[in-house]
Amino acid sequence: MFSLKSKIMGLATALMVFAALGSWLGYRALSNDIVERWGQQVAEIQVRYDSARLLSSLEREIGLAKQMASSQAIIQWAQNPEDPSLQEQALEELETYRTNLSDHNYFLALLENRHYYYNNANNEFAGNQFRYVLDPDSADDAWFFQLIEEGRDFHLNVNPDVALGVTKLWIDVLVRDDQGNILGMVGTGLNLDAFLQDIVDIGQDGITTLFVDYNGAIQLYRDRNYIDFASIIKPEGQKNTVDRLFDSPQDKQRILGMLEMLKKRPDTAGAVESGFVRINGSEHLAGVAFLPTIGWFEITLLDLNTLVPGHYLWPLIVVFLVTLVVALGLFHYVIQSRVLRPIASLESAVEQVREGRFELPYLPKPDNEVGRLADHFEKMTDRVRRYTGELEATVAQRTEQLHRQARVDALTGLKNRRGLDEALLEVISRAEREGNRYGLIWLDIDHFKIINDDRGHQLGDDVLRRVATWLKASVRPYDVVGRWGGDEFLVLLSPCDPPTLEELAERIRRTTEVESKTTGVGITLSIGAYYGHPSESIDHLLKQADQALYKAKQGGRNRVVVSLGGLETSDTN
Ligand SMILES: Nc1nc2c(ncn2[C@@H]2O[C@H](COP(=O)(O)OP(=O)(O)OP(=O)(O)O)[C@@H](O)[C@H]2O)c(=O)[nH]1
Repeated sequence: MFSLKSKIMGLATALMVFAALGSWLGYRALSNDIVERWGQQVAEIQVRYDSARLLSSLEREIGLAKQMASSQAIIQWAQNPEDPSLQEQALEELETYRTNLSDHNYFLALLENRHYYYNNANNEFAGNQFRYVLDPDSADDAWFFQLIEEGRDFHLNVNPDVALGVTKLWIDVLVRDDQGNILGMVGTGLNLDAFLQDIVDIGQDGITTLFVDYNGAIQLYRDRNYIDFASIIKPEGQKNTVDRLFDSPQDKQRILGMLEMLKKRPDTAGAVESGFVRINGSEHLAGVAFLPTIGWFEITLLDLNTLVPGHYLWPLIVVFLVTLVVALGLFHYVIQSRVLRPIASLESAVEQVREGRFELPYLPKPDNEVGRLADHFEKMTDRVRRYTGELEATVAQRTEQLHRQARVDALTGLKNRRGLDEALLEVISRAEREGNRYGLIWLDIDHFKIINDDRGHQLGDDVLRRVATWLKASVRPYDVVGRWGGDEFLVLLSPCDPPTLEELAERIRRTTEVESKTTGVGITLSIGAYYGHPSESIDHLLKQADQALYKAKQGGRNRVVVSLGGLETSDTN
């Protein structure tokens, strides 16, 4: 069984943990909401920022590439590739562009003879810009034929140039004549490493930027292994699409869904979609924007574990634990001092009262139900203690009364027969102890029956009461006087000697005779007295006195017969 204290503390802890759990869940829901709103805004800002950076880097290059494509010198040469003067003019113009392009390189591919021209920042191929002939059967050259086939006027392509030994972000622009017929392709390549460093390796912890093409194939990403090089020539399904980054199929679907949605929306320029995704087990917020100028998507991934690390919660947890401990401590203190300790004191007080000990120890009385209960109990105990005391006193009084009544003759107030028996035992044992002798006087009213019969029972009672009074008056204070029954009385004299015994018996007889005459009812007494030995039994003693009385009656009444144990004296009136 658990104590009240452990139950209360257990319940309090459970309630606090329950409340804390509720608060925690509420906090989590709220903080997730805040993080989501905040993250969406950050993602949108980041997407716009990154897009702007990319576009600002590219726009000038794209503009120059488009100018090259519309250059009359180049168009004319593309129409007549074999014309050396047109070639000279065109290459001259291309060289002018090379100095203006940021990576100082260009390429020109002519459709008619599939000749590919190139010069780089080092002017390595000056006078020797013709590099090779594009081969429709070569995988390395497939990009050219694919773009021509698709007729896409502008295209960005991340592609290694095996022949030149470089990997670049290529800006490809179709060269067309006035009728729109495709004549070739011109463009420039940007150093991918420098570009990646500038745009996607921004070194912001927890923020990853990547660019994917119209089909979701990764084009710019800090991890080169994910970049879908030469994406243009790969069939669908073999491309390194962005969904490869995400853990769950749902996230993959969602991101691809976002791309589709942004493509369809008429206001896609500047629109941003965002949502939570998991990458390598950690939660990210992804923001996606479409860049119509280049036909790519920009995706920003915010790593929430890095941006909002778990240890941010530690102070909160510490505050919670400290609050919990302090709250439990306070609760324990209050419950202990205001409920449990008073109850424990009350319990031991109740136990004490149950055992009949009414003197209560100090009972703490807090200002609450327990305090009032202790107060009531204290008052109740006090009342019970008083009542019990009064009851005990009454019982003792009554017992004493009964005790006395059992030994006192109701009519005369003298000892009755039981009282006389006790007195006899006491006298005998004292005599034995002290070696004293004692005397026993047995007396009987002469012809008492006649008084009763002639003058009434009431008067008989009066006579009995008067005899009692005279007897008391005749003996010493320490002598015992009792009514044996009817009209017979006993007097015990201890210590005693024969002359005293005789003298007292005679005094009794005479007093009664003389005094009774003054009452109008004269009476006489017959008295037998016996001088007892310490070793004699009560029966023997009474028998001896009775015999002496009998002799006094026989002797004519109104006389005293004293037996000294063998010797006998008689006294007449
Ligand atoms: N009024 C009254 N009478 C009592 C009481 N107790 C006994 N008696 C009467 O006392 C009388 C005692 O008579 P006995 O002792 O037998 O004879 P007696 O008349 O005294 O004659 P002797 O003893 O032979 O002198 C009886 O009539 C009893 O009824 C009592 O308490 N009150």
